[in-house]
Amino acid sequence: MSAMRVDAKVVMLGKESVGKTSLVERYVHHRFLVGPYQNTIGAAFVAKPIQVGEKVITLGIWDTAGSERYEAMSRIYYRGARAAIVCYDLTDSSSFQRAKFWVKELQNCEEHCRIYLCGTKNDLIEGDRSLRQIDYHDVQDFAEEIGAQHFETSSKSGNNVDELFQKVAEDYNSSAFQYMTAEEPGVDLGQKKDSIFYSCCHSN
Ligand SMILES: Nc1nc2c(ncn2[C@@H]2O[C@H](COP(=O)(O)OP(=O)(O)OP(=O)(O)O)[C@@H](O)[C@H]2O)c(=O)[nH]1
Repeated sequence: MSAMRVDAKVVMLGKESVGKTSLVERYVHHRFLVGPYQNTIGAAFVAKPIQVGEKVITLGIWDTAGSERYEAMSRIYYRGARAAIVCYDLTDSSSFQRAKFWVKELQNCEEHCRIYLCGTKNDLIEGDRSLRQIDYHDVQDFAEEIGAQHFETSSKSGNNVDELFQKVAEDYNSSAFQYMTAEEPGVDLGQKKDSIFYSCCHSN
């Protein structure tokens, strides 16, 4: 059994119910789970290898719980992250305020962490434009101000989900982004090379 090495730690952050788990599910398992919403408790982890040019980059993705009850725990999960996907629900303006909170945290505590702003549930907007509560251009301006990338996605349709994670991996691979200090080696998971390890905690 060969070891799987995680090249880049990626953390999913955002208010509860914005769709963090659904994004990871769509990207890793190509599915959208229907049924009653189950909130994440603590965090869940998945390792996902991605082809970038000639290389394979393995992202170690931490899906954190959005509930403010778990805020202190989420801070543990973003430590040492190379990328943070900060999610907000396009139909919920308060979720964007929460996204700004996480951006501030990351700017203060994780200067090497790249930020990806992700507006979720785009399918709902496509179905009814009046549901949009967060203007695309306002977020784009904010993204430029903080040096972040900006995506709008739908885990239901799959729209832009692969593109988001691909961009994270490509940025990691780019010379400006890829550095691994001696103190921060990649993590050997002791898993089969093509295997995925997902520890998931949900409650009803
Ligand atoms: N229509 C639509 N619904 C979505 C989408 N993504 C997530 N949802 C729904 O939004 C609810 C919350 O999704 P989750 O992925 O569990 O949200 P979360 O951010 O992981 O929530 P926490 O674990 O509480 O932090 C679920 O009912 C999902 O089905 C999407 O792209 N489109």
